[in-house]
Order: sequence, then structure tokens, then C-alpha cells
Amino acid sequence: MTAKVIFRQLFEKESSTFSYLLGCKRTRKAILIDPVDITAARDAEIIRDLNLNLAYAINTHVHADHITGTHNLRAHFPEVKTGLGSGAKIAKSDEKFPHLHILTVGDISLEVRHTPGHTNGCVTYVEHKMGLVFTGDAVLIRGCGRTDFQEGSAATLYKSVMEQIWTLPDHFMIYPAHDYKGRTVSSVDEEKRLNPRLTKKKDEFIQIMNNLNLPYPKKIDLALPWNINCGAEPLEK
Ligand SMILES: N[C@@H](CCC(=O)N[C@@H](CSS)C(=O)NCC(=O)O)C(=O)O
Repeated sequence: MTAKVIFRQLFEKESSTFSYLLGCKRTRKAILIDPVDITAARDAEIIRDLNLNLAYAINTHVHADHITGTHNLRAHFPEVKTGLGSGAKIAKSDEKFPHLHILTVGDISLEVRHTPGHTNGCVTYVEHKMGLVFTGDAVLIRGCGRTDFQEGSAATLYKSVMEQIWTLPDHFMIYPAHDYKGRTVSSVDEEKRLNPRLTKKKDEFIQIMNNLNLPYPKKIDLALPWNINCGAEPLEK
């Protein structure tokens, strides 16, 4: 791990969500990926403890299971910019990143790879120097994001993963947006060999995904309108 960047994995237990903090030691500017509303104050305290200032609060996608912390973080860091992939067309955000955009903050560079499939606007953020891959819900540890709402598509998710994630070096570490079994990190090599869904051929993968029969996330009706408004209360209810 390069000494130029501070890296922390943070956890929100109600939705089993991971957020990721990357801080530049030289400029003291930071990026927070996938913050959650109810842990925004905790995250702000950690950022201040590390003598960092939050430049960007960004999401991998419009989440359905929890409200993003991006809006709440504005109260702690008034200069913070919010960001999302440009495929998330209906959502508000200060910046919308095109495919292969490089988000640079001090000595941190994040490549934005569009990885639709769980939702149509999903992105994966890749830090090439340290080999960190923030997959959101595209690839979970030994799993992947469901594809049954928000214009999800199993065929699209398969293509995204094969072309944008499996093509990364095997040693790159995968940091997902959730884990429901207490796992924290995987690698491209591990998931390419062991992921029970994504090791299958495309047709079988689609069949698996179309038969998951998962209950909808409990907060979906609340979370989507708030997240479309960047985590702030929607004007129209
Ligand atoms: N029980 C949770 C929601 C669990 C869930 O559906 N997780 C999503 C990611 S958050 S939208 C998912 O894609 N899961 C894939 C899987 O195979 O579990 C709740 O009610 O919030």
C-alpha cells in the first residue's frame, strides 16, 4: 500500500453497507464512497480525526436499501461535491461521471467504470496504484447485486463484470458495498474462481438471477426518492 493515501473501510450495520474513505496525505483532501445517512456524523468525525477535509462524497449507484449520506455530509463539509455515474440519469448530483472518467483528488486517482446491471446507473471505482476496486453492488463477495428493479438486467450485469471487472489484474482487491455474512474484502482472482454466480456461463447466470425470488429491500419506497434527490428530503412526496 502506497504511503501517499489513507484508506479506511467503514461499516453501517442496519443495511450492512460498507463506505470507503480515501485521503490524500499531501493535500489532506478526501473522497468518501457510498456513505450512509445515519452514519454521516460518525464518518465526519473520523475524517476530522484524520485531519482530512472531504472533497467528494460519491455513490456507486442510486441505492434502494438505505438513504445515502451525501446530503447529510454537506452540513459537516460545506464545500463537498457529490458524484454519481452519468448513467444514473434521474438522480441529482453535483457531478455525473462518464465512463472512464478519472476523478483526481490530490494524489488519489479513481477511474470510473460504468458497470450497469444491478441498476442502469451503476459504476465501479478503480484505484490502479493501490489495486483497489470499489464494485458497489455489481460484484459482492461470492455473489452479485440483484437485477429485479431499477432497470436491472442480468445480461447487462454479466457483460459489465466480464468486460470491466474480470479484466482487471488478478491481485486487485474487491471492496463491495455490502456483505451480509461478515466478510470484508475479496480479490479479482478469488471472485473469478469462486463466485457461485459469476463463474457460470451467461445463460445459466441469467437463469440464476431471474429465479432469486428475494423480498424487496424493506426501505426501497423511502430510499429511492431520497436518493434521487442526493439523500435530501424529496420536494414531491
Ligand atoms: N434485506 C435487505 C436487502 C438485501 C438485498 O436485496 N440486497 C441487495 C443489495 S442492496 S439493494 C442485493 O443485491 N442482494 C443480492 C443478494 O443476492 O442478496 C433489506 O431489506 O434492505
